[in-house]
Amino acid sequence: MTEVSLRSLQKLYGKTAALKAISLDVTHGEFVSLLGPSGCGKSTTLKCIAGFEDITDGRICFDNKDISRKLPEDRDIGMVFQSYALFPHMTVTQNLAFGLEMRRVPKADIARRVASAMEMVQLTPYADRYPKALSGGQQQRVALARALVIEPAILLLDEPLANLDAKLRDEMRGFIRDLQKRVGITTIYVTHDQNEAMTMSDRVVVMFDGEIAQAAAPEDVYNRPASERVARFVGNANILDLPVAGADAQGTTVTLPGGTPLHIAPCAAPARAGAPDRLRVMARPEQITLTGPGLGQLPGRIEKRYFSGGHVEYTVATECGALFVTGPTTQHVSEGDTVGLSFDPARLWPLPDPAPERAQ
Ligand SMILES: Nc1ncnc2c1ncn2[C@@H]1O[C@H](COP(=O)(O)OP(=O)(O)OP(=O)(O)O)[C@@H](O)[C@H]1O
Repeated sequence: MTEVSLRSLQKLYGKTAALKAISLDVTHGEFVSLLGPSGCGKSTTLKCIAGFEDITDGRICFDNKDISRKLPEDRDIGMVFQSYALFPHMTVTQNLAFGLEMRRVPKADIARRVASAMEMVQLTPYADRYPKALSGGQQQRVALARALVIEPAILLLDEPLANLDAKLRDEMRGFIRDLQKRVGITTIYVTHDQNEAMTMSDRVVVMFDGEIAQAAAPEDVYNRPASERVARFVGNANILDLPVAGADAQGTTVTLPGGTPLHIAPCAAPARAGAPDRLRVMARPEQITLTGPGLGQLPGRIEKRYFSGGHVEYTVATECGALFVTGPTTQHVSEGDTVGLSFDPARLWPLPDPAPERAQ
């Protein structure tokens, strides 16, 4: 298992700064996802690690050794792309054997390692098929096995599930994660799908505009986002801009319209330079409870109601603006109903001043 360190990694394409001096340590056997909108630099990061792109500045280290100038074939990396990139004129067995033959592995070892990799991705019955006779999910499993059969130190995956339909994507998520845990290989996974990043990763690295906005466990990124932009990118976020009634070492007290105080636990959110008497707090939809009229801490009216299978989604008009709330399907609330909203202050998250982000 190998540790990957990116140290002030910079990549310029002409005048475009695809990566602005990013630093990241991925530990032995860790599964890290790079998550962010299109163009934020996820694929560039992966290509630099793989050696397909030269870096402009900074260093890439594997186990503390600088490999920034090594050729891709000398980096000991397995890579899986969105497009599978299988050899169409080769059978599954031949696709898997190719990398080993290139490395001049003895024939008997090739047969054993190919059989074992095929078993690992449950494709043994398809050994003699050509890629075009396989489903998308099966082809992606061949691509995975082909990356793993060379026993690389690091596995890099670039949106490997993007071409699959929703159900297969769900299955493959679990499959890749289980396989990665079993093999214990250090893995860096690129996706713009926040659910994929959250369900699969030990750590999620959120990127915007060539920079890392937050690198943390999925729960932390979701519940304790480092900024309003992260809060809004990772799931639905209600942002309430509330007046501060007082603050001490135990936290900050804010006031909801109507005067109900909410005590927010202290956090690292800096005081807002422009408006120190207000605090922006985040509440996820499932962290707000719908109650009857006159109950809860904030009155509202149901504007929209969407049944979504396992739960119901509501847009609720309030004095704090339209809030997005989810509730159980057993609750009978209709569009136009007056309701009360109840907040659990322990689950509200204070956000830093959004002004610098908007200025970007
Ligand atoms: N070969 C290139 N030449 C010039 N600019 C490039 C090149 N490759 C990437 N870029 C630019 O670098 C920035 C980062 O691109 P990158 O492909 O890393 O983003 P991404 O987050 O992977 O996006 P996507 O999810 O759309 O693949 C973008 O502004 C992109 O236009």
